[in-house]
Amino acid sequence: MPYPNKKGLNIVQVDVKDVRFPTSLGGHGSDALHTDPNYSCAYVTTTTQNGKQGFGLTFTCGRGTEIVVLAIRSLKRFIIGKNAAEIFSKFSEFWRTITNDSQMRWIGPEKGVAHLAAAAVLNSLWDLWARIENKPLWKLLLDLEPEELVSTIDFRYISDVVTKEEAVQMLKAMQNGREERVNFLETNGYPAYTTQVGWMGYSDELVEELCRKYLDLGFTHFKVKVGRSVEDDLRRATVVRKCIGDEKVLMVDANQAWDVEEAISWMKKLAHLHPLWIEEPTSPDDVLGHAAIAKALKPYGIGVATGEMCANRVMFKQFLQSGGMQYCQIDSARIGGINEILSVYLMAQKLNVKVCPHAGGVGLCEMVQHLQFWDYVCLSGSMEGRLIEYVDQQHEHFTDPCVVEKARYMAPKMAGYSTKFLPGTVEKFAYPNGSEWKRMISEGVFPAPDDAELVNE
Ligand SMILES: C[C@H](O)[C@@H](O)[C@@H](O)[C@H](O)C(=O)O
Ligand SMILES: [Mg+2]
Repeated sequence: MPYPNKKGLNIVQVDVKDVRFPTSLGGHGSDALHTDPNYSCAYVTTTTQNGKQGFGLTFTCGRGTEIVVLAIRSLKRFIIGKNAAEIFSKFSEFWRTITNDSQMRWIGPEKGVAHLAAAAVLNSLWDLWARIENKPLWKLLLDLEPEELVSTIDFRYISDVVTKEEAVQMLKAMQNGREERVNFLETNGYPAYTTQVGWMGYSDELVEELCRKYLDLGFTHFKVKVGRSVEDDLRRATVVRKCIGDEKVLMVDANQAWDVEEAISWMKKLAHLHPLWIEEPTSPDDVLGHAAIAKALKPYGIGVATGEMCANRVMFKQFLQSGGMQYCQIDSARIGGINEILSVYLMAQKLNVKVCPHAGGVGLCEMVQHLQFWDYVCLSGSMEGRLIEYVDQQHEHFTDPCVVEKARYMAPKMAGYSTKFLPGTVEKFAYPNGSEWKRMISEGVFPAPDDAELVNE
């Protein structure tokens, strides 16, 4: 596929907004450590000379979004004045300029706020590319030749596991049967699981009610938050198991609550409920700790899932190599955009680990569906044991919300990466000056922001 014509594609503006939703009011999204998340994002709009726009975001939990917004502003210098078509044709080079600037890399490198900012910017550029091509993002990925797709990836630090040449071979090897897989996706979609039933802040009654609702909607896999107290977890997980029955699948998520030994002994107490996986049992940086937990829980049939806070491809590499991750939960907004996520998919495929993307946060379901669709058509060729997380929150704010029917993600059809907000959303939920925030602050529902939070222009 040829790259777009350069004409008119000089980038003239990069705008960023701090957008927050008051989800903490209902305990939506709450877990053992994030007890009051306000689902939020730093929302980037990239505009070219001829008026083409790309929309991208990174997910956050409320406070701190203002810091990500400032980090994104610091990246503007590397983008404004560049030609978008040139960026796409030398994407890995551009990726390195924004993730490894000689002065800025000190505040990363390739991790934390710096990388969240890079993710938002890169997501907006991929969205822009797909919009220029007038294709949904997953179709853009499908239409890139293996060499072109691989040319977007920076292989530094991972070539001991997968090289550029191997990556091209892996993609070429999957070219047979592509059309059938595309047809299958367009007709049947891709399996989803729900996390909506078991947020930590929900009462047992609500958990039960939601289990029934999601059973009726056709869901077969249910994830529940754990890690507060063993008694609570046992009670809540039992409510879910009873409601969904023995045939359906239960997963549990501790969001980093435990020490390594604590995770093992705690999970042994939940083992009779047969969870498929324990997600983020301990620090997201503790590769060997995860491997030890996985080893200890294997006899119980419990795997370890992690990735939503995995800092970059190097950390993913070690998790995948060490047996610390049986389910690889790539996140579309934490590591450096599609460029870096593709490298994680390639390593996971090579090391035989299934990718089950993390989603649920603002715009994450919208994005990861494209990536998993690409994986199915072009890389793994399989849906077996793979699921995309689904949470029913904030979809109503997007122009192209994900569509989940009978517990399956249906193929996005509109151009782009599905990350454009509806016109009214930013006006209402920009923090702190959007109309909804002004109202909630004046009514005393939330305290007034402090100086540091006043970043929306
Ligand atoms: C704070 C967030 O809602 C997390 O609890 C959420 O991302 C969660 O870990 C998940 O797996 O969906
Ligand atoms: Mg999780």
